[in-house]
Amino acid sequence: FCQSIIHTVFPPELRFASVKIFQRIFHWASSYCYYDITEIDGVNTNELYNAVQLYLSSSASITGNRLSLTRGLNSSAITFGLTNNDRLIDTYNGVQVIWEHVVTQRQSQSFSWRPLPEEKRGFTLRINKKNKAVILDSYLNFIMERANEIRRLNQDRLLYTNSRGGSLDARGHPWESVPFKHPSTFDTLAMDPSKKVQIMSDLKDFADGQEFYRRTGRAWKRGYLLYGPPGTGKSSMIAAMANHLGYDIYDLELTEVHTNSELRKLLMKTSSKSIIVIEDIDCSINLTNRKKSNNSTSSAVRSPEGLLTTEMRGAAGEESVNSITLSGLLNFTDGLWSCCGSERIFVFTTNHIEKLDPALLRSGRMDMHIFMSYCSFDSLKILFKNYLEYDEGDIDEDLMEQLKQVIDKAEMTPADISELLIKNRRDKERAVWELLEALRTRAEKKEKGNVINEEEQEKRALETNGFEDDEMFKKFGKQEQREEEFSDEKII
Ligand SMILES: Nc1ncnc2c1ncn2[C@@H]1O[C@H](COP(=O)(O)OP(=O)(O)OP(=O)(O)O)[C@@H](O)[C@H]1O
Ligand SMILES: [Mg+2]
Repeated sequence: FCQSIIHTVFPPELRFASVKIFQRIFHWASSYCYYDITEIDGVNTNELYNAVQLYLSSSASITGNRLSLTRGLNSSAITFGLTNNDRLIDTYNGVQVIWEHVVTQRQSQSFSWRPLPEEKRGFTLRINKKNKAVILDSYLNFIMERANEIRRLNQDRLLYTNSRGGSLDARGHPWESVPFKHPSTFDTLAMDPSKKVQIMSDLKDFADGQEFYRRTGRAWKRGYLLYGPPGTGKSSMIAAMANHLGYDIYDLELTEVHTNSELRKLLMKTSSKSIIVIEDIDCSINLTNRKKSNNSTSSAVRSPEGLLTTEMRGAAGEESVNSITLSGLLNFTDGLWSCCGSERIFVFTTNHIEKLDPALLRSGRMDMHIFMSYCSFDSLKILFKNYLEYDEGDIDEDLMEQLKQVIDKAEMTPADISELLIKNRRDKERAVWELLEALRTRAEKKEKGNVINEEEQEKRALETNGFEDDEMFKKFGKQEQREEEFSDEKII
């Protein structure tokens, strides 16, 4: 109204100045002050916007009259939110504040480094001037804390992936996310119970250790290396960790990342209370190149820059060389940048720990090395409970004894045993008997394989007059045995 009066009364050259003066008078006379919290702050996503949205979605469900309801793809929860340009009253410490969700169309851009969303979204907080000091600091901190809590309590964890490489989406995120629904828990995980207790208490110490990490001057992060043959539960363990702690997972696909700085950017965009995973780390990085560069570099540990180069074969079969270096990866896990957030867990998995560089394995980077072994007798009992709902004592003692005798010799993975049990889960007795049969056959094959290997080694030793390195024979024998194992697994 005032603006239209100004337009008619004042000549064009005075209009701008008069609008400014009127605005000042209005703000001075008004008993309220206003704060805008925009979704995108310059080029980055505004964390406070997300927190306010989450916080209001919990109170909006109770008090709002007109709400927008959303349910994400695959999500189990319905989220309440303010509709466009709608308001909500919130009370904090007896003080009333008003939130408004403001959505406006963005003017079309002639040129931009990256596309921005078509809508400009933001929240406006209106508070009484006299409550300004009381409310601002503590209320906004309270909102941030509440939002974190809601996120943690919310059963839907998020699984992030960097399938676009390091490039950003319209909202400035390099990560894409989906709800994380893996049902694996420490209860369902088949492994040595004492190891399980050790890992769980380590995780608990970590999660409760804010004061400890602050006092000792250590970054609040921890690294776990999970290693062992395929199908022994490494990925299941990561899911169990995330479910146990209520953390999100960032699954980092190293082959999609091209440079160290891209890697750093990805790290900067991860949130606190999260698990950053690199699966099959030995496969993500070409270790053969390391040897080449090794020759040209005097010390591997002192000057690791350029030691590792990741090679990626393009769809056309061309080779494009990625420039992620071991140094980049080491800094990712333990450099200054790794501390840009807090309460973060790094988990690397591999089938071949011997292929990894010792610098990567040292404490501070990988604090705990967890060997995921073939199925043991204790693990088998957990699988029986999971798949057949058998408790201890439900299976005949004699049968259990026979299983116990053969399980370690058979070297079968929990994944293989699970498959057998799933197949026969409607006929539980048959499931156990078939498993015993399979374990026996497998143990026999292993034993035979070992005898053949030993005979072969002796024969070769005679042929080479014992000059050849014993280790070479062991390796050779083992390799053949591995190949046999794989072909065997396919048959099962
Ligand atoms: N220790 C285990 N406890 C319970 N289930 C397991 C375990 N190990 C394997 N499984 C079952 O086998 C399947 C494959 O396991 P998982 O993907 O965790 O193996 P992995 O060690 O990550 O294998 P890879 O090295 O090939 O990635 C899972 O779906 C899970 O059901
Ligand atoms: Mg896996």
